Amino acid sequence: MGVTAAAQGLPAFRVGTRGSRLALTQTTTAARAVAAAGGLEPELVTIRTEGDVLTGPLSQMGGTGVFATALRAALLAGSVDLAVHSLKDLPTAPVLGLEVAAVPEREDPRDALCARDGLALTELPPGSKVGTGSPRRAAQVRAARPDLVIVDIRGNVGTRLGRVAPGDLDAVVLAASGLRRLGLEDAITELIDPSVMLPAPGQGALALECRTEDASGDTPLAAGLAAVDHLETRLAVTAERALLTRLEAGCAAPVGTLGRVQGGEVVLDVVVADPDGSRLMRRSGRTAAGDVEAARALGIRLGDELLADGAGRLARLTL
Ligand SMILES: NCc1[nH]cc(CCC(=O)O)c1CC(=O)O
Repeated sequence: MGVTAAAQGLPAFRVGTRGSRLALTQTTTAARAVAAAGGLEPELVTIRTEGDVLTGPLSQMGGTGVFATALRAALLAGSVDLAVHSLKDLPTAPVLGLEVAAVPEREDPRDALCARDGLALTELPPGSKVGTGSPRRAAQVRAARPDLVIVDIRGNVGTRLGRVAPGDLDAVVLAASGLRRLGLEDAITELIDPSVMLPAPGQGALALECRTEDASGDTPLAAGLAAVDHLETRLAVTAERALLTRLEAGCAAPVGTLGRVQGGEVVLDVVVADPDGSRLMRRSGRTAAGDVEAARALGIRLGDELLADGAGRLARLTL
C-alpha cells in the first residue's frame, strides 16, 4: 500500500493492526475506506498483542482488553495514527487521549453454527460435542440443548473451525462476521437466530480509534473517519456497550445483547446467563432513535432492571 503514497503524493497515515488473518483483513478494508474518503494513503503496522501470545483459556486471561492494549499504547506513543479493533474486544472504559472516532456499518452480528454434515443446532444428536471458549455461547447452547456436551476451545477462527472433524468436535460456534470476512461462510450450517443466541455486545462491528486531537477538525483523517461512521450501528452498539458497562461485565461474561434501529426506535434485547444455561434472564427495551445519549440511557436502564433482579452476580462471573 505504501508505494503509491509517494507516487501520488497523498499524505500517509499509519494504521495499527493485530497480526491475525482476521485482523489484517478487517483492518485493510477499514483503512482503505477511510483513506479513499479522506484522500490518504494507509500504511499498515502489525502489532503483537498479549492476546496473540498467550495460549491459556481466554476466559482466564487477566480480564478485558488483551487484544486492544498494545494497539492503544501504539496510538498514545504516536507510532500509529489509527487502530482498527473488533468492537467486541474493546474494553468499555474510556482511555484519556483516545477516541472511537468511527464505527462503520456493522456486518451480520449473529453467531454461526459450523457443524458436521450440514447440521443445525436442533439436529445435532444427543451427546454431540460443541466447541466454544465463550461462556456466553456455552450458556445459550446449554439452554437450547442441555443434552449436548460443551468443549472449551480457543485459537484463531481457522484453528477452531479445523476442530470440526471425525473423532474431535461435531460443531463449533463462531461469529458469522469473522467467518464472512475471511471468506469462510461456506462452513456455516446455521445462522443462529438471536431469539436462541444473542451475540456479544458489539459483535460484527469495528471500532476505529484515534487520538482525540485527530478525531475532529479540518484534516483528511477526520474527514475520512466521519465519512465511514454509520449512525444506526453507532446507536445500536452504544446501547449494547452501556448495558455491559452497567453490569460491570467483561468480554468473557455470559451476557448477550443485540441493539438495532427499527421503525425510528433503538431496540435492545439482552440475556444474562447462568454459565450452566439453567437460568437465562431476558430483558428488552426501546427508545426513540435520536442521539447516542438516548441509546446509552436505554442500555443503562435495562442494566439497572437486570441488576435489580439479581443479574450482577451472574454478569461478573467469568467462567
Ligand atoms: N473473540 C474473538 C473475535 N473477536 C472478533 C471476532 C470476529 C467477530 C466480530 O467482528 O465481532 C472474533 C471471532 C469470533 O468471535 O468468532
